[in-house]
Amino acid sequence: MLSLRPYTLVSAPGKVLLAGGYLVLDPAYEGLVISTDARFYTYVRNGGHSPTEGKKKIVVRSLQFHQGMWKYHIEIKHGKVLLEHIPTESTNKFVETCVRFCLAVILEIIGAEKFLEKIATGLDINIAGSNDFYSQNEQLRSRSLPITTASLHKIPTFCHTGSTLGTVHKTGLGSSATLITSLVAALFLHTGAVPALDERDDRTLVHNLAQFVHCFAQGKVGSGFDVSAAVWGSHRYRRFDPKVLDRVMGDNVDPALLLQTVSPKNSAWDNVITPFRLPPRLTLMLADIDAGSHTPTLVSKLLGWRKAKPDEANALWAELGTANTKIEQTLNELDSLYVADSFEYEDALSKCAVLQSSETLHLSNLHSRHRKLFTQWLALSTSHPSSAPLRALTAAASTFETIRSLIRRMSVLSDVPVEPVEQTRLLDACLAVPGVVMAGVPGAGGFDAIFCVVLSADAARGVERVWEDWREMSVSPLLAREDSVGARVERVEDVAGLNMVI
Ligand SMILES: Nc1ncnc2c1ncn2[C@@H]1O[C@H](COP(=O)(O)OP(=O)(O)O)[C@@H](O)[C@H]1O
Ligand SMILES: C[C@@](O)(CCOP(=O)(O)OP(=O)(O)O)CC(=O)O
Repeated sequence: MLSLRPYTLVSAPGKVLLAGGYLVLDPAYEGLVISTDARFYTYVRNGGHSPTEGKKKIVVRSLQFHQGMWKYHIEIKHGKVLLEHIPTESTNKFVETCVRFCLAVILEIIGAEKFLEKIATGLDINIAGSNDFYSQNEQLRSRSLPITTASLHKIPTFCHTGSTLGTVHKTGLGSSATLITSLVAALFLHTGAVPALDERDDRTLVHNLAQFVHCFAQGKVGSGFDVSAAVWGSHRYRRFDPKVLDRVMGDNVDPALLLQTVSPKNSAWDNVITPFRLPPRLTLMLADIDAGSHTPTLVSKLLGWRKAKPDEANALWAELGTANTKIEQTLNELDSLYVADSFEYEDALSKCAVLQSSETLHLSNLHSRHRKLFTQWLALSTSHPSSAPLRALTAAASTFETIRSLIRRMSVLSDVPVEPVEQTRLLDACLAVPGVVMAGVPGAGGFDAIFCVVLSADAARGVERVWEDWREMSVSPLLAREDSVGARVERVEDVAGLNMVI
């Protein structure tokens, strides 16, 4: 007899690339990616549709958007899943690609008889993303609320965006990667193609297929750190060799070959996931910058420069790679110091939380002679030579400043605004707030976003005040914090507000 789950709900987190932008495109280097509590939710239940000529219906809804409904007929013909788009007001390439390839692989895994049982009455799917994935500025304006975190707490979770997917303003947390990851996992679980997400192999299968679908729908292969974070949560990421996907990058790919390619047993997947999370009490804060940058343009210009000036670029890559490794090691050391002596750790953090980590001296031009002196933390650390947490915290702050100065050098040499001067001014103002460990541009940088890592609620409030008062660019806070857990199965009643959008 059929044992169908009443529903399946899977969430996947958004991402912030803390260190390793551009370098992570090259498998010789790594990136440090943090996952967030801003998550995408995919809810799948059996439909109540009566089949027409053996065709089953799949209906996908995104109730936060105008024109957010897509319908498909599916049937099995000659042992293969045929998916036919039923016209609605809009198309959704990412959803359609994902459903098509997922069902093809699921059929290969569970066989036709079980497949037909599982989709006997069709499938109803709902997709919902946390508010942070999309700019809420219009929503706040319509309620005459200022652009502050306090206002963001006043609007409903899973707010309607007031726009279509084509016109919505995204904040850069990686909506398509999280959408695809949660959709792949939810379809696999609902149909029983994987029993749960607890086993590494099952999760790896979801990861590999999500990477494929994401590359296919985007029409390009990025480093894949976003999908990787959506599946595995916060970690140090070394990319996979894109060649692994070459043989399946076609519309008419044979499902058996696709399954073989995305199988966890396929050793051609050489990506490396090393666990990482921010140490206790270090809190990630994010803001969206209204100006925005087009990541593919930044990437192609920067890689163009690397190709044209390999010696110059490779020397910088090596230096940045070393600094990126050092920041990870220092943060890991802090994590271990907490485990070894949480009292000493808390004491050191409380002392640093009321002091500035750095002070900026503007000697002349920001790029050429920008200096940081780690006066207050350094003085504290020097006067407490036996405090390992103080030393590590000071090292974390100074290492991140080294990373930033190398990124600014990258910007000047390549003429790509990875940390443009406008962002430098804003980041320095954030760092002037007591208790801020680091401030930077995530991922590809540009005018898209900034992040800060702070030590206390007071420091967070101080940073928020800088953002509120900033006039040079519009800085919109996000509510997201780190949630180091990757894709997970959820219960509807545990996700506040979700029942309004499913
Ligand atoms: N809430 C959603 N519901 C359905 N599809 C979505 C949703 N959010 C994003 N998408 C899909 O992802 C696409 C955006 O992908 P992309 O431009 O790569 O953005 P991002 O950088 O946020 O991943 C949309 O066009 C749509 O196909
Ligand atoms: C340049 C990169 O290494 C990092 C880009 O990181 P972002 O977080 O800026 O990405 P988008 O969501 O695509 O805007 C490209 C990559 O690794 O794919």
